[in-house]
Amino acid sequence: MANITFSVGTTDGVFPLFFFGTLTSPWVIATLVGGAYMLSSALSQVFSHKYPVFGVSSQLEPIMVSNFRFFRHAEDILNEGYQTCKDKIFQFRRADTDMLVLPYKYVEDIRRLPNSVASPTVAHVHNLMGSSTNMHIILRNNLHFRTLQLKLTPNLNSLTRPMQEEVNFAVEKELTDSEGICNQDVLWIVLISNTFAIDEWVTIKPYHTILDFVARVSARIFLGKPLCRNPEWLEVSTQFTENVFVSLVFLRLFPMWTHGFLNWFMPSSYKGTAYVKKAKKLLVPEINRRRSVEAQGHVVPDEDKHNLLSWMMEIATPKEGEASALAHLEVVMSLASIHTSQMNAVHCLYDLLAHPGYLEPIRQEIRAVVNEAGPWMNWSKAQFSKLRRLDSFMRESQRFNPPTLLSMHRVLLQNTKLSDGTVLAKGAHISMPVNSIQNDPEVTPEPEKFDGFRYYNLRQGEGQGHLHQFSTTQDRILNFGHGPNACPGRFFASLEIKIILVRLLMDYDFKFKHGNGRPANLCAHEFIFPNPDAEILMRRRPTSERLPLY
Ligand code: HEM
Repeated sequence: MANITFSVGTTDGVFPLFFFGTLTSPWVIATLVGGAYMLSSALSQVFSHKYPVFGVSSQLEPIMVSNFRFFRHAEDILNEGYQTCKDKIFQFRRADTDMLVLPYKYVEDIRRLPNSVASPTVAHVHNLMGSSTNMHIILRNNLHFRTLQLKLTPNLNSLTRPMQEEVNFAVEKELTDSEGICNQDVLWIVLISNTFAIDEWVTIKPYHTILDFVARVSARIFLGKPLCRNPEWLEVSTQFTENVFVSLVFLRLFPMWTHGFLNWFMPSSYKGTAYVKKAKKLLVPEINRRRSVEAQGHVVPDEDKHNLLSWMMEIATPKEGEASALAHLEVVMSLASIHTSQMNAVHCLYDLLAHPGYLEPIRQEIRAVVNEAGPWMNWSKAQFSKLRRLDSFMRESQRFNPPTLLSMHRVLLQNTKLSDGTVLAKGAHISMPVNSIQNDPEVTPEPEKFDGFRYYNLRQGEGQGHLHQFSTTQDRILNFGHGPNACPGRFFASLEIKIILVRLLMDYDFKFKHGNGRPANLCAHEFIFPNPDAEILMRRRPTSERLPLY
């Protein structure tokens, strides 16, 4: 290999400045680059140490190492920081930012800050690597947020029936034929009998089965019929998110400046972009069709009016209403809604199997509503609100398995003074350690105990009936955030999960395979996922015990 010579020209010819003998050029370059990286990493650590740092072994540790430790051990690092600092701010190092983690005494401060001072959207885009994952569109405006708050949530009552219809359709489609069921014996039974096959125990992967249910129900509400049953849309709405998370989990391992380059080599990045294009190809003609029906003064069918897409079209300003931007937003909404709700429902199912004593009281509660209100398809949103035990179980399951260990992310757009005089610098990325807070014995007594009816019992207290619900945010229960920026889809999520679980729990029995216990969750960075490959057994219940539908 060639020796390296740095030289300057002189009147005498070439004058060698350095001669590295046997050193080869790649080694020298690597050493220089590595040295510069270590030095800048160490300097940035020294200068950014205003708050105690957790998850680093020494001040001089390269960021990449601390970052990888957070990727593997986020929960331990955040718990250690929270328990050590409790009432004070601490930080941890990620390759993309030094994240400040605030104690819950600041929740009120944060919820009151206007978005022009502390932006949740900038923080979400940063956290989800928006420019590499097509999520940056939400920076353009808040149409997605407004549509959920002003249209979807107030209309939940009229959306209940379409959601139930879609669950019925999913049961027919997914659980009474071979699709979605990973057992060859079932396929065989279906082929010979063409009838309900799962009166015997069959194997399912709940992650996939429930993902399919949630995607179908969400699509019905996001797009209306018949587009909601379009297989291409169902693929886009589920696979876009999966690819975003693959990109995100991978990119987060490396410094920001490498992302543009790494993007070129990540199939998940190409796929994510391809799904956005596919969504535009499907939805732009539909948006134009709906606009032209209206422009021509034709009667718009209800199905075309009462869905998220039409509501977005209705309330968008002319600048916001460009068809391809609306299509892109629909994909982003799918990311915000489908996997979050699906994961919650899967965790509930696993927790019910792990704590089977809760199942019968929950079924009793469902039967009581049937006795009072009649068959399932007579139910409105109010009937689902009566399922207080199920609601409590969902909240406890979420406490044990939050989708993320951090919430209330904000990026500060200016220096910000908190109520006790603490000043946070412009540009800081702040968040709340939601999991550590809700597992603090001062917040949740005996936090290590899974008490499925914990919140049900709390709601029995005087004046507490409307509190402690799955969708209620509180200053120390932050899985949906808290305040004006709290998740605008949480009421929809609560109803959707209940509708799916009621039908599944009444019509099917479930059990772990071969005496297996609850499948362990998968953790990457601050995210927690149910194991996507875990299998359980499922069997249809006798007709007399199933939910009367009509
Ligand atoms: C169990 C399910 C869900 C969980 C745990 C969840 C959690 C969250 C959290 C923690 C936030 C951030 C709040 C903050 O910044 O303080 C958020 C924001 C949001 N969520 Fe949800 N969510 C869920 C379901 C949904 C659903 C079903 C939808 C849509 C129908 C939705 C749409 C959104 C949107 C649009 C935002 C705001 C993004 C922005 O600020 O631009 N979420 N959600």
